[in-house]
Amino acid sequence: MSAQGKSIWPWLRSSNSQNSLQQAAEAEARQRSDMIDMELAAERARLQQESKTKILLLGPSEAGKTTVVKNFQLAFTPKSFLAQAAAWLPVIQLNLVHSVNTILDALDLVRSDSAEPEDSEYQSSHTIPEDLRQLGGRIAEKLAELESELSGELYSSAPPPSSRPPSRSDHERPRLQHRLSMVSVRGVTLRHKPTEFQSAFPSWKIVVDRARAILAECAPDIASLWAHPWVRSGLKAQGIHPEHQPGYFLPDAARIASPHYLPTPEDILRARLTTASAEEHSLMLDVGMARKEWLLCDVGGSRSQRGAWAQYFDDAKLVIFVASLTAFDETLAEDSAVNRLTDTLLLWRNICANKLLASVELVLFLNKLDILKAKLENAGVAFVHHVNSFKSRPNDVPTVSKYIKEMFLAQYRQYSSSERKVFAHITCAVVSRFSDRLHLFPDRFV
Ligand SMILES: Nc1nc2c(ncn2[C@@H]2O[C@H](COP(=O)(O)OP(=O)(O)OP(=O)(O)O)[C@@H](O)[C@H]2O)c(=O)[nH]1
Ligand SMILES: [Mg+2]
Repeated sequence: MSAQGKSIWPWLRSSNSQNSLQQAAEAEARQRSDMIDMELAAERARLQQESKTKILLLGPSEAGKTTVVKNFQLAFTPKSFLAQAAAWLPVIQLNLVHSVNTILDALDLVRSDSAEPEDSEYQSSHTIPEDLRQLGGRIAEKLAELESELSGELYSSAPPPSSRPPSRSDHERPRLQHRLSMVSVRGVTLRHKPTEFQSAFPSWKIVVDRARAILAECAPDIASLWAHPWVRSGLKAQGIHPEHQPGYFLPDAARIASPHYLPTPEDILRARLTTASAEEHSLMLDVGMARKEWLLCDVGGSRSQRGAWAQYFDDAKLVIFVASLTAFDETLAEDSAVNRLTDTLLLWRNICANKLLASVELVLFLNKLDILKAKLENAGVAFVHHVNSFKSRPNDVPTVSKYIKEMFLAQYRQYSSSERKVFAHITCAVVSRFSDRLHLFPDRFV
């Protein structure tokens, strides 16, 4: 400031110094206040972190991990869960079309009259009834195209469309098995998460409406196909049970094709969509007076995806390992030489033995109780034919499920990397409401 300025405006000088004092005081106050805010934010984050529980869902493909997550969402955040119902429509349409195409393939219903007799024992000794041949002729092409279109929309590397080779000899069996679990084919990646379908692909509505129209045309034939005694016995003779497969909507064709159909909660739980990469879901739980947050980390269970699991182990407090009670007479989609129960037990053993998870508590869901019941009681499957050590025990649901549970617990006792409890439960993820079942978890998590 100039000398002139000093003499002419002395009051200004003093006012300036007061101002700067005031400014300094204000700055200090602001700094203090910022500090307090930061401390409060840190405290809030700490408290939030403490009330946040990261839960990993592990287990082989198709065991029901994603279904368990959906079940939790339905129980704890029903509004947002149901708001996404329409997004599951193309998945359910694809599941249905896939089941129909699997039957057409398995029974060779689109074999032309001029085709050579089949070389497999089954096909050569069975003449296709004329009504079924005509039915196959009416729907096969349309549904093959539709399957390819829907899977092309949902998966970025889609499984091959429903191709129909002229014969179904024994060496083609693995291919058929593979088709049966098409939606968990190795290497398939989803184009979008279900919740993003609507916004992510502009053709969504066109595709869904087109699928609806084709299904409406085919629904009566689909119903006749599934009700046909020749089809039922033909599938049984080949050991194919679509009703035990994921994404089973065969009895629901007319309902799914209807113009105003919106998937119900039960449909969403039953819909099958492979988890292509790990997904995290936040769930707020109101338990008594407390509010807790669960971060559910759902991974893909196919062999090719398991190598990536370890990166999600950090900060995990709990593992929910989901295994299927019905794996004992199934083989892997990735390798038809490997029994699924053997594979699951090995995977469980590795998780129990894993040192990175030594401080993590374990919950084991032995899932698909309803299918176990259907296999043992309706399909007459003998557990001992697949697990010799079962010997002459009764082939009923309580005995078999208890035996399977014991097989898992034995692995845990022998291989667990630390002393900890394991909470093992028999579940049916498509019907149970897990909100009623929080007692399945160790106390400190709920
Ligand atoms: N009937 C029946 N079906 C079930 C049950 N649990 C799951 N499913 C069905 O089994 C299929 C596979 O379930 P998912 O939850 O997708 O399996 P996942 O373990 O997530 O499989 P990946 O994502 O491949 O690792 C779906 O169609 C489910 O509806 C059950 O308890 N009973
Ligand atoms: Mg999944």
